Amino acid sequence: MSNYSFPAARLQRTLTDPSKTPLVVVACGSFSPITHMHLRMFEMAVDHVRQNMSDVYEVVGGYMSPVSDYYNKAGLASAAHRVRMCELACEQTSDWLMVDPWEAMQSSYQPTAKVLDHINHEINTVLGGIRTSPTSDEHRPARVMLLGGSDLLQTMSQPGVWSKEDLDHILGLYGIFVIERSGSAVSDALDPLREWGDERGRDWVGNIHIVRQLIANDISSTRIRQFLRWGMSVHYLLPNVVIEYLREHGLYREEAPKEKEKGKERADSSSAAAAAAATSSS
Ligand SMILES: Nc1ncnc2c1ncn2[C@@H]1O[C@H](COP(=O)(O)OP(=O)(O)OP(=O)(O)O)[C@@H](O)[C@H]1O
Ligand SMILES: O=C(O)c1ccc[n+]([C@@H]2O[C@H](COP(=O)([O-])O)[C@@H](O)[C@H]2O)c1
Repeated sequence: MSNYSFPAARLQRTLTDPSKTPLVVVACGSFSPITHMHLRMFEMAVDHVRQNMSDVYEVVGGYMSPVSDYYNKAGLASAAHRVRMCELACEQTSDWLMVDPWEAMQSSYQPTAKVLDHINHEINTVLGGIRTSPTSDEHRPARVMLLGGSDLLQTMSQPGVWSKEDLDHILGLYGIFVIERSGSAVSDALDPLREWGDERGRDWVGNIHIVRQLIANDISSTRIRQFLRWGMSVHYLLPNVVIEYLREHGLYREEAPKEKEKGKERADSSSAAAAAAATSSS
């Protein structure tokens, strides 16, 4: 890891309101490829903080952490490509979002709790926290919170996916912003967690902040990969700089072997490909 340095150039190092707790939002995922919705999730979290929690928090940073090549999921581009696409998207479309390549650079899969611990350590121990005002030397620890869709929250109550210890760590210590996503009802995702949280005497649900999608946006990376394989347009679904990168490197043109085996995807692809073929022949 000698070539690693924590990206902090866009981290707001001083609070604008000295009474607030600095807040850093972190999204973990495969980002294969990054879409407009991944970027928009952060804006939605900021709006949620401004509208509901502005008496407590000031958002000072936002990080994406792409998973490494050791994540067992079919059809992903290499971590190097995914990190670079996220970096290009953040550089070209945002003035505050950053990409932390630490997780992607590890030589084994890192659970999300470890990724949050890493970012927490870099900001609050290595950098010493966030300055409370330009005229003071006082520093305050930033609160780190996870950001994800309601499908991610849903996996948290699926047996065998997350360890109870990690859920306790993530939901108890850090907290999560959950962007509602069609197909993953928030109440279905919350109910089992509520039971488990109570069972252990912890208030997990108090640390789960639900963000409603007032304009529904159902972009998914799986769909983008399918469109690319079928030679369909992905314009206006992801930043142009990412589309350019995909073209340059010829990414997602072939179906990954494991993806071929997935029945659901085959069913989806045959109906959508038929629709695409019908459109192009009409
Ligand atoms: N359209 C969306 N609405 C809400 N959350 C989203 C949306 N797209 C992605 N997310 C969230 O962003 C995070 C990272 O996304 P991820 O890389 O898994 O994208 P994805 O589109 O779900 O990917 P894939 O289709 O490959 O599973 C996850 O927590 C996911 O729930
Ligand atoms: O830490 C865990 O136990 C854990 C269990 C399931 C999923 N995650 C993380 O959740 C993210 C899911 O991304 P994706 O693309 O598979 O939807 C990814 O960053 C995983 O590392 C993490």
